[in-house]
Amino acid sequence: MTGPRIIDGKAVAAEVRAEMAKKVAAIKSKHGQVPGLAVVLVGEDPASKVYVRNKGAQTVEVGMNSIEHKLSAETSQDELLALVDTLNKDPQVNGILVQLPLPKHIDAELVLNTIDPIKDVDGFHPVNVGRLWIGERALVPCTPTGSVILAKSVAPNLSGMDAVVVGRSNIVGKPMAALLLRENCTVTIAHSRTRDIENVVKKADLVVAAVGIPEFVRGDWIKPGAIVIDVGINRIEGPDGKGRLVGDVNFAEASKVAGAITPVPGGVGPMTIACLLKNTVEAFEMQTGLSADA
Ligand SMILES: NC(=O)C1=CN([C@@H]2O[C@H](COP(=O)(O)OP(=O)(O)OC[C@H]3O[C@@H](n4cnc5c(N)ncnc54)[C@H](OP(=O)(O)O)[C@@H]3O)[C@@H](O)[C@H]2O)C=CC1
Ligand SMILES: Nc1nc(=O)c2c([nH]1)NC[C@@H]1CN(c3ccc(C(=O)N[C@@H](CCC(=O)O)C(=O)O)cc3)C=[N+]21
Ligand SMILES: [Mg+2]
Repeated sequence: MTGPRIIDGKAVAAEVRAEMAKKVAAIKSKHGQVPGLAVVLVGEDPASKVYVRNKGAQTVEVGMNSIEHKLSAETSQDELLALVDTLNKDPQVNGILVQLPLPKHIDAELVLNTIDPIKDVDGFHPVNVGRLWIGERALVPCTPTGSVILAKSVAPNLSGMDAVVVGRSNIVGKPMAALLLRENCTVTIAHSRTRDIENVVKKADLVVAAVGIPEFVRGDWIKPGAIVIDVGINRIEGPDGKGRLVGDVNFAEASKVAGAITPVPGGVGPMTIACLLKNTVEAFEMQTGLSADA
């Protein structure tokens, strides 16, 4: 018997970035402009700092402008809203990402709703959420977009599959369900109130885990041969006392049963950043009417 296919998110993400680098170069030579991405970080969350650093480095690597705003944890809501407003008006800024979570004294929903939808490269603004669900051109959340690309890298046609998304957050679970519906899957969304969740998951040809609990999905919940996309990023302490990253799926167990599975790290995470760059190029094209081809 052959083992499961380990889906290499790092490699697929590198392909997406290479494609973006080509597009950005073409835009630059044709139009003399490059897309710009602004990332706003409030506070000192160490994990957020790592992501923001990675985003900035990869933005520059594909030839785009990276604008980083690092604000103290004491920044007021009004100051943050004023910054978003400035970025909304800045023609050099095509994409705006405000890193979550925000400090408790700031109303995250209000901040996200203040980002101009055409610059909302996270796809979190209600206008983009609505457009996604009704099938209009939208900026679509990066993690679900990356997850679909990874699933299609092993099964190009997802049509008719039973898909189960575990988790119903606005940033992962719900947009994931919308994208899988668009791929013609039969979609079930499971969450903390779902009864008999293991048997719900067991029916799935495609499982997406976005729960936030380390190794929550067990091997015996997986239908043999299923595709498993693990969105979870959990830092836990290993037996050696060192920090280690695990997903929301028990990889050791599930990889014995699945047909294909994403690892953590090296699965969905790198795709999230690659899709952010893709959205920034798309936002630039929508805002300027310019493109790589014309
Ligand atoms: N790879 C990447 O790029 C990204 C990774 N992540 C990771 O993905 C994971 C999910 O993130 P996010 O969506 O923001 O998390 P949230 O905490 O916002 O949502 C978690 C969801 O899981 C559900 N849930 C919690 N406990 C259970 C349970 N016991 N049984 C079934 N469902 C449960 C919750 O249900 P209910 O609604 O009922 O409370 C909720 O819908 C995290 O590990 C996060 O770090 C997130 C973003 C990007
Ligand atoms: N407005 C906003 N948009 C986001 O998209 C957003 C956010 N806020 N807040 C936090 C989450 C989390 N997130 C990740 C991005 C990259 C990796 C990533 O690159 N992971 C690598 C390595 C991670 C590591 O080594 O620490 C991997 O899984 O291989 C992970 C997680 C984006 N998020
Ligand atoms: Mg959350």
